[in-house]
Amino acid sequence: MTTRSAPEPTDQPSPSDDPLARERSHLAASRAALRAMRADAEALDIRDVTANWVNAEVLASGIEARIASLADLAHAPLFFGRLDYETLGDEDGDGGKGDGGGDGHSFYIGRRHVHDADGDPMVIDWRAPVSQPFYQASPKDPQGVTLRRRFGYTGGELTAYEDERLTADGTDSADGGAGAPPNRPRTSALLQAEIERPRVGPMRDIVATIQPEQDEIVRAGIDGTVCVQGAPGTGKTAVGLHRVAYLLYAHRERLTRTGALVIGPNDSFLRYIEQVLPALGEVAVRQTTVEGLVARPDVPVRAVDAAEAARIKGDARMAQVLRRAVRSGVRPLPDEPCVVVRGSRRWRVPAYEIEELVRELLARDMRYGAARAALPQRIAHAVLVRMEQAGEAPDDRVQEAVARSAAVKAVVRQVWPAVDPAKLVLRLLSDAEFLAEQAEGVLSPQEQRTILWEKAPRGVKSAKWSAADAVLVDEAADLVERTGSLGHVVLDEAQDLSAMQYRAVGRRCSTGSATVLGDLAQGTTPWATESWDAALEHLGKPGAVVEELTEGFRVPREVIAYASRLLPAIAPGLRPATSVRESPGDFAVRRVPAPAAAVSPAAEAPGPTGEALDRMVVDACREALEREGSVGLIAADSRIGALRAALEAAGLDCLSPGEETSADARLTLVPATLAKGLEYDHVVLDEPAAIVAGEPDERTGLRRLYVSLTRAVSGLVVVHAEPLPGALSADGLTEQRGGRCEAVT
Ligand SMILES: Nc1ncnc2c1ncn2[C@@H]1O[C@H](COP(=O)(O)OP(=O)(O)OP(=O)(O)O)[C@@H](O)[C@H]1O
Repeated sequence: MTTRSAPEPTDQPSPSDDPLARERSHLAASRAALRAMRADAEALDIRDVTANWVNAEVLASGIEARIASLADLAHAPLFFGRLDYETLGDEDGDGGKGDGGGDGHSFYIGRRHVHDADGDPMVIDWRAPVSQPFYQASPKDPQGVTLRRRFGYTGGELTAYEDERLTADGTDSADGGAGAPPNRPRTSALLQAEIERPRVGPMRDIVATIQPEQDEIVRAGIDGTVCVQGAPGTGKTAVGLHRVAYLLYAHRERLTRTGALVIGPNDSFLRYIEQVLPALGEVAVRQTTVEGLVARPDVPVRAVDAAEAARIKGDARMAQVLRRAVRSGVRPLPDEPCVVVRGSRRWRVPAYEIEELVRELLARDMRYGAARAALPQRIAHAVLVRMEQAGEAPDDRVQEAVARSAAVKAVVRQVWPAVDPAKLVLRLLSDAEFLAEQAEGVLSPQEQRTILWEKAPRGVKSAKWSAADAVLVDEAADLVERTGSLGHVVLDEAQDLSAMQYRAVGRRCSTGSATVLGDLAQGTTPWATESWDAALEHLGKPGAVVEELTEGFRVPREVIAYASRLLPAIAPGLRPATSVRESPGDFAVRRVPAPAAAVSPAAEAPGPTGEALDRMVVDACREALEREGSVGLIAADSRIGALRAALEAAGLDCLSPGEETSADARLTLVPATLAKGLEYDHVVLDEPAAIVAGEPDERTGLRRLYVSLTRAVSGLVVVHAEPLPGALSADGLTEQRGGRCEAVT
């Protein structure tokens, strides 16, 4: 591996033989070509080609999107890599006149395709098949590539490149270093610099440094479900987002029609990831939470269930109860026969025959609403048979008219009443007798009592719906009318979903095209997923392949080792993640000096120990702010008020999770319940015991702590007054009261 850097970037590329100057010259030419492509798009005149104003609107918005996608973004270099092939295809088709390419061809790999005036490629989209060897080729399997070049940029200027020769002599090839997987060019300084780079602002794309095992998931076929189990920081979210971008490229037409969706755990997380897809040129992907997915105007969520009620409402058995409840209003045998009057004649379908039709529909695997819509046609058909038997020759229009007649409608209303999903769930949760009927043999009487509302609301609008109730309404709505399926769904932090939530997501990807990402050790809901097999079953995708990512890109070695002490208690079957970061990271555990009585974890830290704890936490934040990068102060939700006041008193401004960090505002105060999926360069972790105590049971508490401990990119300082949870204070950690007490491993 060889790395070359420029002495000083210049605006004007030198025409010399210097390889870096040639690369800069190709960059300048590519940027000019991109400008020309944009100018062409802007100059398009659609007046003569559009038949009407609707076509014109559609075309104009397509062109606008294309113009936007052709912007030359200062912070996103046009290309980040180059592949030189031995020999390939036509002699004119190359994108560069590479010095490393010998007689062969070079391709520049970037975020988007750029071509010159003749239509020849200057930069190839990273998602194109020809780009794949950039991520996958290795000395063992060069895939025809002789040389892989990575480019380094400083402030938008191309300032360095690094070569990796993949062919036989191997003199320059990266061997992956000791202990590295065979495919991993671990000695790439540019790759390592990207991984180690301090974080500020929202999540960024990793398009230049996707690793082979990640690339395989990103480019997996669109049909079918991929499930990824991965320890914290192994790139699950990044992989999921790049996969969407890849699928949109490879199946643009299909997904434009059917849509792609990303589901994340909360709004702060969505704000954190929202810029990744636009940076990859994809602006039309909806990103939402499960709550957002099932939201309906008639079911405003404004209540929180007790844990046990939420657990039962999220249990898959509720689907059975709802199925029964939806059909409970069907009364196959009508009171009267159906009598249809046509002109001077009356046609009579006896009640027992209607009963047969209804029972036949009930036995079919049809949505309630579809069966209800089919019933008038069945009754009309029975009338038409009678008409034919009487010598008439009715056509389709007669059948339609009979089906829409008042007599048929009245029978349908009686035997197969319309169901309003929200009203149905409201009745189920407020009418003990109705619930008992529908839950008989499915939920115990105790479970039924637990989910019943204490006071029956007056109506749907005034009911205090919870998030779990909204999922029940969503299930009921799907029993009535099939929910539309999207083209592809990426479900992140899946481990926290209840069975009923999995079902809600599953019906939005009923075609089976889904990416499920999660970590069983980070499950912090009372119903957290215990096994991916069970989750996939609820999702309606049993037997999907479960991949595992174990290489951590976020958390430094010492920190992940410390957090992994919790694994035996929280997810005994899982392997700890490794860290690919070279810097071991800063790590310290500091204890508030004795004496003083211990602070109550739930209290807002009054008393001398509480004040001392706050002071030490503030000091740790101040120290962290002296360094480069973002700072996250993570604490039990109950401690947030006290810590905000302490920071304010110390003159330190802080942001809330999801608010964008910047060079001027780098400190975020993060309630532990919102930390999932986020990351900060330096993390100060306040009072682990309080984080554990904030959850209903110890295992969930330790999992919440595991999530909080694994948010750090460069350094972690744990500050505590209470004893550390037993699972953490394992052997190998020495503590000194009051001092800077370092972890010893
Ligand atoms: N191949 C890569 N090159 C550079 N950075 C990477 C790579 N893969 C992941 N990262 C970075 O590592 C960090 C963690 O990634 P990500 O948030 O996707 O992990 P995760 O597995 O979803 O973590 P968690 O389980 O904590 O939510 C991010 O900053 C991401 O950009």
